[in-house]
Amino acid sequence: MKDNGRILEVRDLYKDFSGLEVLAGVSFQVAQGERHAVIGPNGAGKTTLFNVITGKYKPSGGSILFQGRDITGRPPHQLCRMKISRSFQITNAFQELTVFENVRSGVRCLHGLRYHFFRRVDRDVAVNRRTEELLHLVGLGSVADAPVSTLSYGQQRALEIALTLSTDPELILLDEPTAGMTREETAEAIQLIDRVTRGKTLIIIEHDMDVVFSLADRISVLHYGRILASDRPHVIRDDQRVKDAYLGEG
Ligand SMILES: Nc1ncnc2c1ncn2[C@@H]1O[C@H](COP(=O)(O)OP(=O)(O)OP(=O)(O)O)[C@@H](O)[C@H]1O
Repeated sequence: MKDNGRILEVRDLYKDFSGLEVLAGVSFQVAQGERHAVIGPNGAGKTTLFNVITGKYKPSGGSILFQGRDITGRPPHQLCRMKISRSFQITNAFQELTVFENVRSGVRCLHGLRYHFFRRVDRDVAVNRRTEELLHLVGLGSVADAPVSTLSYGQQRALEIALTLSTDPELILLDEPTAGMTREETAEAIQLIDRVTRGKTLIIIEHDMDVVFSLADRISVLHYGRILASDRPHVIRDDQRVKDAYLGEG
């Protein structure tokens, strides 16, 4: 299944919006089990890249291979079944439902597909057990019965991560998971992401360089819709082109 240890290969990807070329030939690879950060200035095309990889938008050119299979242009629900999952903004969660109910709906979706031959009661037990496991994993066990609307900001972002994990993905894409967090919340989020992505492959878009350099095994720098450099963190840190374009001398 694996293509020389690669789980994802993006080849010469293009995307334009009514003539505005946002991705202009993006190529990079992600190895199985790697934590890969995508960094770059505002408007560089990072979220668009995620949207194309996860099927929200079709690219105008190029291809995407997941575990050696061409997934270019496939819709999100197919990619979800193939074990690719991206973070949802918390606005996608049902605010009046409890934390438990939200995560259970994601888990149920997966179990409905996988355990359709089980008796309903057995399936419900399995779904509830998995939901509890996920809530404990992300540290939300104590607020399982609270409505989402009552959670703190940090807890809402942890719920986002639980929802992303609810489909049991192999490849996890997180878009700025620490945006808007305090220093303490960010430090906790780094530990959480580290813990929950063990044994999986992670691609993360992040502006906070503490998060990037704490988590990433490799970093790709997106600049004007192209990959300026893709390498290990210490190489990226010393790359003069990257310093000029994004990191600065600091
Ligand atoms: N659906 C869309 N329609 C038109 N233009 C879009 C659309 N989505 C993104 N863009 C444009 O594409 C460019 C890149 O946006 P994108 O959100 O991918 O950048 P980014 O690197 O994620 O930026 P940031 O770091 O600020 O989140 C921007 O100029 C944006 O306005």
